[in-house]
Amino acid sequence: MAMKLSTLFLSQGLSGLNSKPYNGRLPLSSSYRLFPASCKMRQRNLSSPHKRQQLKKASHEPLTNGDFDPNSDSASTASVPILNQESMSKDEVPNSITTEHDDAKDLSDVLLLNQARVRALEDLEKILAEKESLQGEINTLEMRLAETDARIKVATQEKIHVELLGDQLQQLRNELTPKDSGESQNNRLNEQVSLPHESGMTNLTMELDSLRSENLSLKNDIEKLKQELCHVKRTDERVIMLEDERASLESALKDLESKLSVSQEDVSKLSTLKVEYKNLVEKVENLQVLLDKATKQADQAITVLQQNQELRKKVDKLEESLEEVNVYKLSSEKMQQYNDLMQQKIKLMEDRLQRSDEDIHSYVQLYQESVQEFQDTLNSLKEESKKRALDEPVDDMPWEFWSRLLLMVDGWLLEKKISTNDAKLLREMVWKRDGRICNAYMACKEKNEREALPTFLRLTSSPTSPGLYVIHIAAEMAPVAKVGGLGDVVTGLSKSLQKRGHLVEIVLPKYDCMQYDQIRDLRVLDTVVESYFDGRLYKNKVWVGTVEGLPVYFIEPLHPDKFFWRGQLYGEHDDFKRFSFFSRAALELLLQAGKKPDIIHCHDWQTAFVAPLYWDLYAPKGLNSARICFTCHNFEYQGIAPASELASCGLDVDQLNRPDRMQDNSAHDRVNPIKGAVVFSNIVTTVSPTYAQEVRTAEGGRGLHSTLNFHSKKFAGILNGIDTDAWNPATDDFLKVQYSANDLQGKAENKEALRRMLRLSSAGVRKPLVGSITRLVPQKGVHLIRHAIYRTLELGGQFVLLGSSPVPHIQREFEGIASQFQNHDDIRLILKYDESLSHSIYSASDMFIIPSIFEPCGLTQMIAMRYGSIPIARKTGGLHDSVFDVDDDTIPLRFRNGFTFLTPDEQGVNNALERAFNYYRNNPESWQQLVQNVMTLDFSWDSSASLYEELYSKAVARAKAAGRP
Ligand SMILES: Nc1ncnc2c1ncn2[C@@H]1O[C@H](COP(=O)(O)OP(=O)(O)O)[C@@H](O)[C@H]1O
Repeated sequence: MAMKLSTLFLSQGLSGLNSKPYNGRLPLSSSYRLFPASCKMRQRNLSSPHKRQQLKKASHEPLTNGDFDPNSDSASTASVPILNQESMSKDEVPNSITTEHDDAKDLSDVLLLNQARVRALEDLEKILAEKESLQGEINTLEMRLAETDARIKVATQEKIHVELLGDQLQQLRNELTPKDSGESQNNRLNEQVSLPHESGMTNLTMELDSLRSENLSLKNDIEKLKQELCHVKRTDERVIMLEDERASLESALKDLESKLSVSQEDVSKLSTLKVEYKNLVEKVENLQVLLDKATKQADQAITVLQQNQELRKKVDKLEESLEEVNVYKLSSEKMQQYNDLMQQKIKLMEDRLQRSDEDIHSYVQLYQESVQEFQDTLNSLKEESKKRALDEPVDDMPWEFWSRLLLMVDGWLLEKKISTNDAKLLREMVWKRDGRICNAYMACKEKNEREALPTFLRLTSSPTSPGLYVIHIAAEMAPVAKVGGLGDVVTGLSKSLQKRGHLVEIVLPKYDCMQYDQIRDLRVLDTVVESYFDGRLYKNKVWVGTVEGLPVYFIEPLHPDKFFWRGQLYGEHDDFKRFSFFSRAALELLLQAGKKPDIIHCHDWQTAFVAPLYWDLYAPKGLNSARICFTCHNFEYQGIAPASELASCGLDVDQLNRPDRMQDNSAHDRVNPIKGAVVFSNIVTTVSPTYAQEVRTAEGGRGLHSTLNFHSKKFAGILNGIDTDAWNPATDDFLKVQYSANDLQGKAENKEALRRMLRLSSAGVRKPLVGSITRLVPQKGVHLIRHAIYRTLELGGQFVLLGSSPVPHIQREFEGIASQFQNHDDIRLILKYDESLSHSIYSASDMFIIPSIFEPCGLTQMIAMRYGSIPIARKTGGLHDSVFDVDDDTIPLRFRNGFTFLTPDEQGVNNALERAFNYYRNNPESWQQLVQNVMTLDFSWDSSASLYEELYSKAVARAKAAGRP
């Protein structure tokens, strides 16, 4: 019976489980801990393995529909690629191009969702297991209850039986009671009958009691079971809740999927935009080709023009001879014939001249038309893109970017670095996602806060003050007319000032030996400027063109001495005459063009005449809006000449050859153009702070220290920058392979390419290559350069020198060394000026040596660093301000960038060179880190240009305050 009941209960328990079959839907929940970990039923095991398998199978089913597998460890990761492909939806910005940031957000949403699903599935499994074991326990208890019931029934029947026996006994007693005499017998009989009956009763009562107590405990158990059943009920309710949650998560997933499809549409829109952009680029390229063609035609026109001129000369000569012929004409019949012949020839020539004139005209017209066409299209493209950039908010930056910007602006306001008004304007720009503030941020990304602030503040400055009008008058400008650093500075500083919103123009001599292919739209103006020299007026042709995006005026003097028709920039016997002429002609041009610059900036002794000429002659004539800034790039070259020579350009010798004006400090009959510029300029600068200190000492000042000390208030040293657009290994077209700090493989390839090109040995990739690019003049420490060549060889490195010397004996000496190493595996000397090769050497070399005796600024160390070549430099002037020794503990680690030495002798060179070689060989990883560091240092013109800007603005403000024009 008991067995049957237990079987019955067991089957009921299982069918109870079966009555709620698992339907294959996976409940999801965000609350993962539905059951306490201490749930006691977990220990008991009455679950059916078969059922569990069924459950598992059911829970796997959705996987086959491409859903998520909670049992797989790799489930979450396995789903990632699928999500990556599809998770481009963007729920925040409908109808706009999805950003990577949104993609990442969606991706993380879906991942979270999936993780929640996995956890919910795990919980569900646990719940089901708990439910099963609970069910099992109920079954056991029900079985026990049934057994107890059966036993109670038996006991009850036995009790009834005993009671019956009791009644019969009582009856027997009653029958025996009437006979008193027989009482004792009765009692004995009673004792005999009741003894077995009494003991049976006691047993029964005890059994009954035990059954009662068992019954009670069973009741308690039943009570407990009821409570647990309640638990199960609640669990079921939770399961239902989980299912609901799962349904809602599924609908969220669907939502995300629909958003994903929207974003995919956006992506397709983006690719259409890209195609449009490509088309535009192609158009611009076509226009470029058109322009190149037109330029070629113009070149042809110029050639024809030159031929024309030659023809004209021939015609002139013929005319001269015709005149001569005319003298003899009357006396000779033959002569008459000859004359006729000549006339015919002249006619012929004139016809040809006429034709070529027409040709030129049509070429020029064609050229001008195509230039115009190009300009128009370019302008409209620029306008269009400008409009787009300014009007439309920048959509392709993540919100995080704008928020960061906003916080940055707020930070500046709170730290009192900007005014409330500026902060308000900047905040508004961020709010509108204005392209200008985005550009400003991009431009300042790698700058520190002090450098970045002026860029942002310029955005808020009033549009009524667009900037300063600066005109440079100089003898050099890179890359068209460059001998050394001066050319780089004029271009680099001008470009940077232009970028900062100033109007910058440059006036240069029109040398015959310029890099004409670097000038765009060169044309001669249909006018001449007459300027005074040596007691009369000379005509000057004025050419205009753009160089590196800067407007440049080229002055071509029509002087019989052909001042700039010499095949070189400097080094002529009449340099004083040439450049004093040019200085005056340049000011004449500004005057006649009615220009009103704020600043006229002249450079070095060649254009130092501008300062006294301006104040003595041109300000009185009306060219009086400007302050004069003079920069001396090297005090070694002062252009000293006999005082009388000053008169040629119209300056008053008596007035100027005085100790407080232009008179040279060591020769009273000579004038010093540099001294004149120091005296007559409003601002005087040189090219590094250390050099500015050095030239104020007797050893460094080259005779001008007293003048500089006297004018120290207007004298400052500003470290030059480099043109980081022109000197950029990531975009440099001269390089075989472009590269950057993050990808140095290209640098290694350039090294290999240079070795091949110069026929150097390629054995040993880790053989250090030392470079040197320099004018070979005593200032540069030529004897130390020579020593470094031999020492490098001894140390097992390679050495490449690119340089030339204006000093004949130095040039000869180096030619000797060059031929000594002509076919050497590790040494090569190239004794010429070669811009393209210089780029290759900067990129290929591991180290770069600059052992200067003095160095006003020096650009090569900065260029070398930009190309990942570690400088080995003597601590002097600008080198002292830009190269900091790797082993110098007084310098913060992040600023250390090279190897330096103080004493300009062989020992100094040896020490620095050996330390560099050891570092390179023994710490390749640190070396690579050093290379990457120096490549990211900021040597751009930005900070230096802002210092110039400051000096300019102060000078202009002072003039305004003093009521000057
Ligand atoms: N032989 C050469 N070929 C090409 N570029 C050269 C040569 N010599 C010097 N340069 C370039 O001239 C500039 C030198 O500037 P800098 O270091 O200031 O010296 P400096 O102005 O005294 O000559 C650098 O741009 C350097 O690359």
